[in-house]
Amino acid sequence: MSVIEIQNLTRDYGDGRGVFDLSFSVENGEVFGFLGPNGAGKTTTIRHLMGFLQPKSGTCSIGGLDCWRHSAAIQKKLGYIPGEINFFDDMTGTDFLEFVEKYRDIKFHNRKKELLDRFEFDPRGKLKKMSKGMKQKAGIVVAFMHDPDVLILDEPTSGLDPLMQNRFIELVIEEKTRGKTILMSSHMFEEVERTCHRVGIIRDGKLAAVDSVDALKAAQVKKYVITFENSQAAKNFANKENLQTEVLTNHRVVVTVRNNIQELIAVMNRYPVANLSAPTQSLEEIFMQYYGGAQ
Ligand SMILES: Nc1ncnc2c1ncn2[C@@H]1O[C@H](COP(=O)(O)OP(=O)(O)OP(=O)(O)O)[C@@H](O)[C@H]1O
Repeated sequence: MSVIEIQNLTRDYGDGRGVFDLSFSVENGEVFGFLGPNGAGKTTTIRHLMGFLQPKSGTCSIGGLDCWRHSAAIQKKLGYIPGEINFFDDMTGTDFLEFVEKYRDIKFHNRKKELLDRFEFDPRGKLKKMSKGMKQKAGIVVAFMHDPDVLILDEPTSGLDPLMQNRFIELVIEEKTRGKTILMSSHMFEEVERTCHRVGIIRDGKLAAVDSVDALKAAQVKKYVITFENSQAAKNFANKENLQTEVLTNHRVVVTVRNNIQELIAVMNRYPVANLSAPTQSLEEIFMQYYGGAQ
């Protein structure tokens, strides 16, 4: 059963910007990654789901309720992390959390405490004095503290350090196990790979693909940087072996691997290798490979 439904959503800002005839759905208990480069239309889509924008054409619904007509009811129940967090800056974090608790009619505070501990967030300072990362933590606590069944998260880890990013991923995995329905926009492939069942890729406001994470991973091309002990070895490796290579410096070669990792290991065994690294590919690089040329 679909919980989040977007059908033929269009909002044209001119010059090819906006979202165009977008349709996809997120099933009950599904974690759905919403990916795309800057300006692709992720936030615009999410703002329609939150009922902040009225569709020019098409419809959005959550739990069977139209997102525009029933925005107040939806916003009260849902967990939401906005892409850009702008709080009432004069409040302290503590005041703000209490304000939201009243709005949501939250009677028990265990979950809030657990989230504050988990993210090592001390809410006592003024929001306006908080760093981007701290505001992000406040946003996470607000989104999860009423234990919502549906969560919409717009780049939820932006501004968090790697330790906290990891804690966030663990939280999403727990919520996934508990059957929550989550739509999460992201630039981070690792975050999506570890948490999502399916992924929708948006490009220029249009849905380029919807696929399972496994299918996306299978199509991923990996690049390794090999540092050799001497330049002659690097040269021989790059010129003589039947692998897709590119020389970076005298000693370093990049090799592109599809399904032939065993072959690479066997070849490397014959060379004096000083170091091997696998630079993380940006999500954009991965889907440029995945959808190469298919504009
Ligand atoms: N109110 C607006 N008026 C005009 N253009 C807009 C408006 N809001 C967004 N846009 C444009 O629509 C496009 C999609 O923007 P959107 O914020 O949805 O992208 P995004 O995928 O969330 O990007 P990012 O990852 O950078 O947050 C961009 O080109 C943006 O400049």
